[in-house]
Amino acid sequence: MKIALLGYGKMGKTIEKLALERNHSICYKTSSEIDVEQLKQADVAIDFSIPTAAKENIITALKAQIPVISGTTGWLNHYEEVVKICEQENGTFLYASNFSLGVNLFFNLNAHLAKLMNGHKQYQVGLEEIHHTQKLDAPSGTAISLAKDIIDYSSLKDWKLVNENEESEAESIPVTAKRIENISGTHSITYSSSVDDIEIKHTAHSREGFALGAIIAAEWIKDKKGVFSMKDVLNLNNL
Ligand SMILES: NC(=O)c1ccc[n+]([C@@H]2O[C@H](COP(=O)([O-])OP(=O)(O)OC[C@H]3O[C@@H](n4cnc5c(N)ncnc54)[C@H](O)[C@@H]3O)[C@@H](O)[C@H]2O)c1
Ligand SMILES: O=C(O)C1=N[C@H](C(=O)O)CCC1
Repeated sequence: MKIALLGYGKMGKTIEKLALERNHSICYKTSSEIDVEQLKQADVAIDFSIPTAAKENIITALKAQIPVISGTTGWLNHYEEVVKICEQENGTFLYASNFSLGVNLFFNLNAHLAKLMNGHKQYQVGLEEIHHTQKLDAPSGTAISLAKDIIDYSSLKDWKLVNENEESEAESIPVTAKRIENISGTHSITYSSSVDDIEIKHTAHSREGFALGAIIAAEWIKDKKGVFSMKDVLNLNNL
């Protein structure tokens, strides 16, 4: 498979390394404006760029009729617009806030736990994410996905980014974001009562899990049409 990398930073480079090991080739890579003629050589484009560039990169790939995967976070207020363009172009698009298998299993665990805890009002839920200091967005895309799943399975109405130990509003999930050197990505959800805590946690040890998931998604999506998620790729829809 010929892959175009839209964004050649930490993730682009990790994807390149693993893609070559899986006998794919990188036919184009850019960290700025896309050369459409070069992009058109690809079987699939993988966007890991920056929040302000992702939307345009994805739309450019869709208009060039190249299936596109995006892992960039912090641009999701434009998600519906991109879905519409994908449909108009009869294109192929997949977004995931987190491509790792472990986090996608963790998403299911989080949803099951939220369902279980619904109605046990003595427990206060809280979400914490920790990432490296170069991260541009907060909270992480993964934390937002986790919070949305809790909202779907509980009576809570929204989430709010708060400082550690800050009082949270009723009906809102407090989300704390910490930035520490060299942390690839840690997410934990805690339900606290006056007598105990229940906590689930995912810790990424490197970027390789994200990169491998993105390549598996690219292999899966290459000849499909439509808008997909990692639940489709990993067959996790009916769990
Ligand atoms: N979904 C996931 O599993 C997952 C995993 C890791 C990171 N991420 C997200 O992916 C994104 C990239 O992460 P990273 O760690 O590689 O960041 P990074 O800063 O190392 O790399 C981003 C690269 O994009 C380049 N860039 C700037 N403007 C661009 C443009 N117009 N087109 C293409 N590239 C452009 C930058 O120069 C940089 O090289 C972030 O939003 C991050 O949150 C998602
Ligand atoms: O390193 C990052 O940046 C990461 N971003 C994603 C997010 O925002 O959830 C996934 C984890 C790593």
